[in-house]
Amino acid sequence: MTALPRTLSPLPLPPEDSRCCDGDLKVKTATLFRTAPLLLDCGRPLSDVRVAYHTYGEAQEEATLVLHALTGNSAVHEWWPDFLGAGRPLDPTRDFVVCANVLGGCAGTDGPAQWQGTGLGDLAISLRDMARVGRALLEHLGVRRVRVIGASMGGLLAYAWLLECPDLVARAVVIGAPVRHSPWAVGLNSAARAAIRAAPGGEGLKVARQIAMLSYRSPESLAQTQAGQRRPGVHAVTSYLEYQGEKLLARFCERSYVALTGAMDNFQPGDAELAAVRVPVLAVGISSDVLYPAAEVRAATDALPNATYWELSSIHGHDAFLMDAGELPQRVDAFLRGEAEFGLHPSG
Ligand SMILES: CC(=O)SCCNC(=O)CCNC(=O)[C@H](O)C(C)(C)COP(=O)(O)OP(=O)(O)OC[C@H]1O[C@@H](n2cnc3c(N)ncnc32)[C@H](O)[C@@H]1OP(=O)(O)O
Ligand SMILES: N[C@@H](CCO)C(=O)O
Repeated sequence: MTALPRTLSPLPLPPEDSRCCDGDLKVKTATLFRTAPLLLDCGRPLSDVRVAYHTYGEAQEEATLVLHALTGNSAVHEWWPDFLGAGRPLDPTRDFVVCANVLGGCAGTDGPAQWQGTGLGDLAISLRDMARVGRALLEHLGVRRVRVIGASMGGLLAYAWLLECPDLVARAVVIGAPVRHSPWAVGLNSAARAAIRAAPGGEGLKVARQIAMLSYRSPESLAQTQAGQRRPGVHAVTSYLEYQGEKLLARFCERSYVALTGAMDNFQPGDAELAAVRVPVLAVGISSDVLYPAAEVRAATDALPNATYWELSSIHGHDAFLMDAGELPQRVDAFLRGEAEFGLHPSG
């Protein structure tokens, strides 16, 4: 695959060993809800919830909370190096940065793999449940106020935080996510879950990832990166999708996939709840996103009283926030710092 173009180098790269400065990049765990259970939106109680998380920087009462995407994890230093490090929006020399694997995930926090055989079965969880777990983690860490930043599922989760814990959130950055899951996005997830149900044990998850990958790229991106063949007689994009399916199967759990996509699909806040959110929000659309089209992301400025919009221009689709971030780190940094002028897109 050809290297992705970076139209703008975000910031001068600091020396490798200063990118994360607490010197401890190991995952930590906490067991929460020991004395009183978490009451899930589905009505079931959940006790002794184990949560895996990373922190970067010195502990402070004010933190930046990073909310990861569907198949992400708490190791921000592994998947968002453009955003984490000295001089970047998540700067451990200045900020206390926290990221936890979500409830229902499979990267250290309790999820369907732990609930199997316990009588809890395949619990239905919601994004608001995830926010409640996050609140308990912040209490555990002594954090009283957060700036939240999330992309994709993490962006939907940021909206859930604004609805569930508005008292804790000072400002929020939502990248490549709408205020509620659209029929189009629910449809894609429904097809993915149908594949898992039709072929449990691995093959279905691979097909689910192939479907999802098409929504994370764009026609122009695939034309640029996947034209022709890598193996004789096989379209490059076909082997690319097959490989991406294999890669996900090696690191993800099909039950978590079902649980988390269900939580995304059921996130359907009403207009009145959204209109009551007073916290400043930066909503970032991605020009070529076919999963959550930029216009849908921009609709946050109509739904919320204090939202601002900026658009990342990239041909690489939804995953551009990971692969082709361009100026996004600087824009996010300015917004998180509360700078009045953070350089709005002309359409913003
Ligand atoms: C805010 C958040 O929470 S984000 C959470 C972060 N998410 C994650 O960390 C998990 C999700 N990760 C991802 O989605 C991906 O890793 C991304 C988006 C970051 C990048 O995707 P990648 O798979 O690394 O890149 P890309 O799509 O360019 O594919 C490259 C791989 O496909 C292979 N490939 C490329 N073309 C082909 C082809 N035609 N046939 C077969 N293989 C191919 C490459 O050799 C490369 O293989 P490698 O991964 O073994 O090096
Ligand atoms: N590609 C990222 C974002 C998808 O929402 C992931 O797999 O988590």
